[in-house]
Amino acid sequence: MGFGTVSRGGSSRWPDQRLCTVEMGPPCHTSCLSRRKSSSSPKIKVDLDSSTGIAVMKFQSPPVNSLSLDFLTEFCISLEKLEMDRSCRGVVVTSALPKIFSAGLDIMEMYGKSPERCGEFWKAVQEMWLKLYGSNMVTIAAINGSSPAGGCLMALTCDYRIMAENPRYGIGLNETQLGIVAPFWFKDTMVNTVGHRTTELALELGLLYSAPDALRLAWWTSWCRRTRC
Ligand SMILES: CCCCCCCCCCCC/C=C/CC(=O)SCCNC(=O)CCNC(=O)[C@H](O)C(C)(C)COP(=O)(O)OP(=O)(O)OC[C@H]1O[C@@H](n2cnc3c(N)ncnc32)[C@H](O)[C@@H]1OP(=O)(O)O
Repeated sequence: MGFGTVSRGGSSRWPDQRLCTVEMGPPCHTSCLSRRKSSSSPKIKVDLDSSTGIAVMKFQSPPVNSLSLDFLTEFCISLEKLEMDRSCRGVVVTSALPKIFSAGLDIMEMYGKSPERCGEFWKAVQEMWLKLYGSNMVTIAAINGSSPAGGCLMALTCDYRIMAENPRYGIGLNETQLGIVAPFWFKDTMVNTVGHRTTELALELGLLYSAPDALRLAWWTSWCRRTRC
């Protein structure tokens, strides 16, 4: 499947290159509650605070938030709903599971499935990328756990990234280590963030980075010391 032109931003909801302050804690006051809209699908929970215009999308698909067809479909529907809500200006994607942001594409979707199912799955992966990359909202990945391969793609597709520091958490396009080649648009998304040379090295070796190493290579907008964002 080819790609059309992707518009990125371009609406008044997009603050050009400004850093975002993201309130990720519980509501500060009970009066805030009335301005919160929540929705939950089996694999993704969304909380939108209309007073700030910030939505938090939490992945809750144990054991590892793998990107299955169901997960990707729910993700696209949730993002579309937020996109249509004019009170929503930004969305934070993060994980409700301990230690894992997302394990990437669901391996079981790529094994022993019919060509039709494979096509549907691959289209959903591309759809996720197109919707996230082309979003008019400010998109932020709060990476509170490991994020290999497709999980890393999702984070790289956001406008900003914040990662929790924990030596056990790694992020990167490590497909080479798995004996597969990262699709060219995975690679391009990484090039956009960290440049050609770093991407070349990272993909050749299938590297997974810790938060401080990734920060050094300009992956991040920010990082935090708390293990849970
Ligand atoms: C064929 C379809 C498409 C056709 C056209 C396209 C053709 C091109 C295809 C090429 C695709 C190229 C792109 C690939 C991008 C990807 O994302 S590939 C997936 C890469 N991800 C991984 O390899 C992650 C592997 N997992 C881990 O490293 C670890 O599990 C973890 C660090 C995420 C977590 O570690 P830990 O906490 O120790 O948990 P585990 O015990 O390892 O795992 C728990 C549980 O989860 C299962 N699991 C892990 N990862 C995945 C996954 N990606 N998909 C599905 N399931 C996963 C793991 O098996 C365990 O299950 P059990 O408890 O044993 O049942």
